[in-house]
Amino acid sequence: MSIIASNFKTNHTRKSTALFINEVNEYLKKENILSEVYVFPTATSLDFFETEANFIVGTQNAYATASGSFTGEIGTVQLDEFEIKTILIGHSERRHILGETQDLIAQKYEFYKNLGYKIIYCIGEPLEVKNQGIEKTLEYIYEQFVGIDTNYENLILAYEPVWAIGTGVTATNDDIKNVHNAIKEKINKPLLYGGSVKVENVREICQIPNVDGALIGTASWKVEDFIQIIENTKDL
Ligand SMILES: O=C[C@H](O)COP(=O)(O)O
Repeated sequence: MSIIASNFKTNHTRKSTALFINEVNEYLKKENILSEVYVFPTATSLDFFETEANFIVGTQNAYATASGSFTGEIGTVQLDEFEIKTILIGHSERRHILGETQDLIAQKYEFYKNLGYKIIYCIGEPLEVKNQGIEKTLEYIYEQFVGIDTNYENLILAYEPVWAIGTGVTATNDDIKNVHNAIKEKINKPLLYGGSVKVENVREICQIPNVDGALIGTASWKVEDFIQIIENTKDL
């Protein structure tokens, strides 16, 4: 059974998010789809959405706090209002653009783990590391597990090579296979692939051994494409 997740990043409004979620929910209900489906809207579009049990709305980010003085951040008081219990942690845009360190990420992970959140934890190497070969790549990836309890029961991993994110350049099946096999050998958790997954290649990618689903940005933002992505993987 595939896990299919859409990360809206900084896209969609409250209104278009609600329409998107409603449409996906209707499709899942009508077609009796069993895949596990996630949507991560912007913080401003979070709300209480009544969805099918296999359709979960999560937050792209939150600070390791209930509330307090953390300008620009949200905490569990805001998430609880909408019964949100799922969070993305370690996304490469937060690491590389927003400057989140491994220490901060591990702190956040521990906080949300202790509250029982489902965590989609992202890892992945930049191009200059990939170019140094698989050993260096794995070394880099394993450093992103420092301070992370990989035995946590509500953990899903997402391997997202930085050079493949939003570039249109998907990792080759061999790249994906090699990294996924190596990670799975160490950590036996559901492992998604992310990085230029598209309607056309999602099925092939999800059929690679040790790929349990996909975390998708750009190609998931049109609701008809996201539904097609779920459709293309519903029997895997
Ligand atoms: O969270 C999603 C990933 O960053 C992938 O983004 P992308 O599908 O636009 O490459």
